[in-house]
Amino acid sequence: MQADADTTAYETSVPECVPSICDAVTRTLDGVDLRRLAEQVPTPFYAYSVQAIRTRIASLQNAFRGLDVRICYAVKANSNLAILQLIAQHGVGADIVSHGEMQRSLKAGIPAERIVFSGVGKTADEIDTALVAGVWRFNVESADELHLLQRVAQSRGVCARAAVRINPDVDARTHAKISTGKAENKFGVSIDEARRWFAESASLDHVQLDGLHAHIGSQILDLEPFRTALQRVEAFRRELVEAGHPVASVDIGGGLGVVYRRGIDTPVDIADYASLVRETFAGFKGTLAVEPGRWLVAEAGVLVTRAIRVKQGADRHFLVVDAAMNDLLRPSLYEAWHEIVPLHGRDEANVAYDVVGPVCETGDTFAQRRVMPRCEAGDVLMIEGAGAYGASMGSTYNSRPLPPEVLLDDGRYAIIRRRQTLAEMMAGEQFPQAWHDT
Ligand SMILES: Cc1ncc(COP(=O)(O)O)c(C=O)c1O
Ligand SMILES: N[C@@H](CCCC[NH3+])C(=O)O
Repeated sequence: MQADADTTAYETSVPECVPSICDAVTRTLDGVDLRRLAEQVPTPFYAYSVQAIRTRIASLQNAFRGLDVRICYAVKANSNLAILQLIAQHGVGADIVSHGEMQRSLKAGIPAERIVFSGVGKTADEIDTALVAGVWRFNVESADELHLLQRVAQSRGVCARAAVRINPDVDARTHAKISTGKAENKFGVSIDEARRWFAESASLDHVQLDGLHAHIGSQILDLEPFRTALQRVEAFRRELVEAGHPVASVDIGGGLGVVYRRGIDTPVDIADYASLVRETFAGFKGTLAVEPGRWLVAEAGVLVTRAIRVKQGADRHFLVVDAAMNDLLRPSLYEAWHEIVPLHGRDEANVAYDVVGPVCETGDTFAQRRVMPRCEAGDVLMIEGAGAYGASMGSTYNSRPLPPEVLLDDGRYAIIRRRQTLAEMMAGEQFPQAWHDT
């Protein structure tokens, strides 16, 4: 294959000055040589740096030091039990959106009293099991859910702690599919509606409605939307207190963005974010909660893949790798950028590749016309920024088993999910045993 002489029309290569999470010379992540790892673990696989996650947790805890704040990790970002255990070991709680996420969190050692339950579609069964488990709070997203919570709590003879999820109608300036705080989004309720809930809360004798919650979206790279949303929440809190409704907790959600495109993405500085929270809620004497997902784990993880072949198209060089959209959906779903770094270490000329997987969809594309050193079959590459919403959004589409996940810590590795077997993938399916009339 010819190297492209002029790549200016193509996607730019990674600026040299911006370091990768993986050491550029040794190709190690958390002291583990990824190429050697790829000889021991079948590709594609996810690898996560314990050190990187610990550093993020510590940064967040430091930024909020002195405040009464509970960090509740958004489990959906990466729900592997080992990741949740790491989270639990640092005293971090969980933000869950399903019974499954609750079970995982409890199993990993996150105490129920550090769990908040969000989501627009909680069922009666989910509410019931969460009440029995004793979760800290329900972030309630509709009047119907509020009344369901009352009924379920009544039937259990308990009182449920609840916060109303406010939809502050703020544009988070992120991808439309992951924006959650605009009036047209399905999440939360307007301040007008929340005001009515508090006015009528005395009639709900099995719900203690004394919390506020807001989460305006994900991968937010700008402090201003947070400022606007939090100011609206705080103004409403003051109004409630004046009206005689004490507010014990304010949960400010997650949403902090990370670097996917090195040298281009400029995330909010965590100290600035914490200062904003301190200033906005300076007059609040209750408990704050924050629900970061992506920020804690995204940049700690890579998807390691191997080139299957190089294919020459009519006007494209296709680099076909063994990872696919079922393993990492973000590029297909959001046209998300992820850095792709060949780890072969050879001094090769640059080529503009369409990096594609084996799945039978044109959307199974990780990058188009991405400029990178020439690769050949068998080369190992890493796809960066894969620690959040990677494995947790995986599927078995095209009957591809779920990939392994590996934890890296100071030169050693541990398998935290082995590759799914074909038998496991087909488990639960059966040929019709009997036909039933409804
Ligand atoms: C209610 C809630 N909290 C927290 C999060 C975590 O978001 P992020 O991973 O962007 O921090 C989400 C997902 O956007 C969410 O829906
Ligand atoms: N899955 C999304 C984030 C969704 C956030 C959940 N509310 C992503 O990969 O960016």
